[in-house]
Amino acid sequence: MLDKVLRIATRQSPLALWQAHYVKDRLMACHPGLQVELVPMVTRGDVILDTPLAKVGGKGLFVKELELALLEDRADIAVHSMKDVPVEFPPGLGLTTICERDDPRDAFVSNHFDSIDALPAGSVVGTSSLRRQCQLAADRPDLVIRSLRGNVGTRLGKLDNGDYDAIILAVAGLKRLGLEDRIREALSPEQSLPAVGQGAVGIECRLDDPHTRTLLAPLNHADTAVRVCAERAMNTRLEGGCQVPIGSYAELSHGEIWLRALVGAPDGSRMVRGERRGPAEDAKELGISLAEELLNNGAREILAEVYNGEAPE
Ligand SMILES: NCc1[nH]cc(CCC(=O)O)c1CC(=O)O
Repeated sequence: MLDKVLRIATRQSPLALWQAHYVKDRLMACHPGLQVELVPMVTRGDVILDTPLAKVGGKGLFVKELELALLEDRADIAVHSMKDVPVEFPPGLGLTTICERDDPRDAFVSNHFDSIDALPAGSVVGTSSLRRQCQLAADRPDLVIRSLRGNVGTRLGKLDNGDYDAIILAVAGLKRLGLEDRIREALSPEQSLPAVGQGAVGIECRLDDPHTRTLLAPLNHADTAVRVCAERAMNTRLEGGCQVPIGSYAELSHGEIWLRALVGAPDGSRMVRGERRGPAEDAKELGISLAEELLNNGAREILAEVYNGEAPE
């Protein structure tokens, strides 16, 4: 069975390529003799660069082309940042494997200031993530938050040009690209609750491909999978797309999950928070019940405003 080449569909951003190579190296280490090849692709998300993601149809833009390659048997697996994976999969495809999570926190990056607290009033901070924007604006309404898109390198370039006083990125992405020294301050979950799945790499494949699924099995990290399951269940129950600031972050210790979540208005003027603790086996139920609590505590109204009255029940 090892004579068959395993093909990885990947985007071509440096971060996506790092993740694809990471999975390739791990697969080859687990299965000596296995041949693995990268199938680089361009997605619509890579082409539409100037418009905030929330306005052009969201994160799905980055995965559709990869999924088509799987369905048409031009590739066997697709590697994703879990943060960018939509809640639903096309029939026949599924996310079978979640690798061990890296640092899930957001990072404060600046050439002149050591921390958010050190920013003077009126400083310009770049981020296009509504979740980051909402939490930053709630904490520091005196800052000016401006949109910032492009891959990690492009964003750092815009900071270095002087377009911004500081920007917020993910710690994990900077580490993967060898840019950890750009981090001035890693933001605690209290300061900036991470996005669903942030810091974890997931692998999607055809569900009716037992050969590939067997090869992937040793890459699955059970603790990470439980945490991301709770986070995603919360997000799925909210029916929160990427037009709403949503944070969802689970920790796991001695078999017990601690799930925290928030839903906010983009300008930070309102924020609904909640948390749940419970056994790992109940990851999904914890996520769902926390989402319901948030909906009843004001998240329903926030979602309704963003989606013109079509809020979840
Ligand atoms: N939205 C782009 C994206 N998708 C995943 C990461 C970082 C790595 C990760 O969270 O796994 C990033 C960059 C960023 O947010 O700074």
